[in-house]
Amino acid sequence: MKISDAYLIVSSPGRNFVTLKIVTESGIYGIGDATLNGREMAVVAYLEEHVLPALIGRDASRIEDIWHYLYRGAYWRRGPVTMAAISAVDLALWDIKAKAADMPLYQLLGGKSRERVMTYAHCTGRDIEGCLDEVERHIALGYRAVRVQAGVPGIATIYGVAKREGERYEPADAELPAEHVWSTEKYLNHVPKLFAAVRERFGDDIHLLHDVHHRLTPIEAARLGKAVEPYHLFWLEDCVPAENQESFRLIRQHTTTPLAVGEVFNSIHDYRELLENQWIDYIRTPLSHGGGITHVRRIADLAGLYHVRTGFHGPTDLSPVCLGAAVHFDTWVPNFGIQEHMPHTPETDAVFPHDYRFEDGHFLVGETPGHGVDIDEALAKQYPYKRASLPVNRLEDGTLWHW
Ligand SMILES: O=C(O)[C@H](O)[C@@H](O)[C@H](O)[C@H](O)CO
Ligand SMILES: [Mg+2]
Repeated sequence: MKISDAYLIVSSPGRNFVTLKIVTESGIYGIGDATLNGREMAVVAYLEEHVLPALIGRDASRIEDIWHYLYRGAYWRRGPVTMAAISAVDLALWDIKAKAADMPLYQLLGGKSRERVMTYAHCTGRDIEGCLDEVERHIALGYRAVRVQAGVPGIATIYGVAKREGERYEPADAELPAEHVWSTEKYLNHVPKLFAAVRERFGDDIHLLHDVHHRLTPIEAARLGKAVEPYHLFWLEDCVPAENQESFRLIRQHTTTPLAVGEVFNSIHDYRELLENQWIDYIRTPLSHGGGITHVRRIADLAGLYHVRTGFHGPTDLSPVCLGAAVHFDTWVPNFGIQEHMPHTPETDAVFPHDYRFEDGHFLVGETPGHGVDIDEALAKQYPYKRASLPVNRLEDGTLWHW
């Protein structure tokens, strides 16, 4: 099964996506997601200049060998751009292998470990009341788990909260980075009130999640984890920047609130101390950033040794290709926890026909051979790329802070 062609489709049906198509001499093709939000064209250059020409003529069935060729062979290992490029190739090759075997991808991975995949939705409000309304709406849609984020009095724009009620939240919202202002003190005083209100109105059964988006120091994260313990969160996500894995030792000493980390990680090495010391509870790296199925399943296996489960990143800036492959992975992986779900726009869904289904708060995997997601190339061409950037964040005195 020699690779005869490999090319990218860059399209912006509401937001930018980079999609890789690998075609084999047999006519079977595979699709991979190469989207790195706000840095899309860096991955395009990496793939077009350094990867795609080297794929032509290779045997598409040698997924493992091609992975190491791209990882070890580059000499410059790891990093989000390199790993997003490798991920796209890997996802496309697994798609090809499953199509050639005439099997849905989850079968090739080892078959079903569960019937359906629990998801969590984003509930955001300008204030606590607005957020509670969103929780009510999502419970009515069938969700068993919701991530709650609300505006904080005294902070004008806050991460994860849509600019206007009822609108979608979009991180890459300007051509050049917008500037936000952040106050840790105001935030820390407010968040426990939000969770108290949610539990009081909706009771104990709904799973509650929260994303701190890397904004605290370890001791502040420890304080927040303790403060929300009475509301028994499913997880507290990215409570500190995680380059220094050792930070989690301190947080863990102080709180039983479960911790999720890793949407910006791209390698098993980013996790090693966190897992071996049992400092975290959920891994977040998506298939399209963590080296594809070949590498992320190694991370999931290592995590499993320490009772750590998966909770893959699933915002709208990962394409339906990544989400579709994730639904197969989630259906198979023994230590599954939850899958993030931010619904794509109808324009995006039309560009990427797919067979995964959402029902009653869960994803159901499809039976189409491969990962079950395709791209309508003619339609994709109607949505040209537009530069879009994630914001930056400053403290009230102007210091550039973590976003
Ligand atoms: O947990 C999440 O879903 C994330 O934090 C996203 O909202 C990211 O900010 C976004 O994917 C950046 O591109
Ligand atoms: Mg996050």
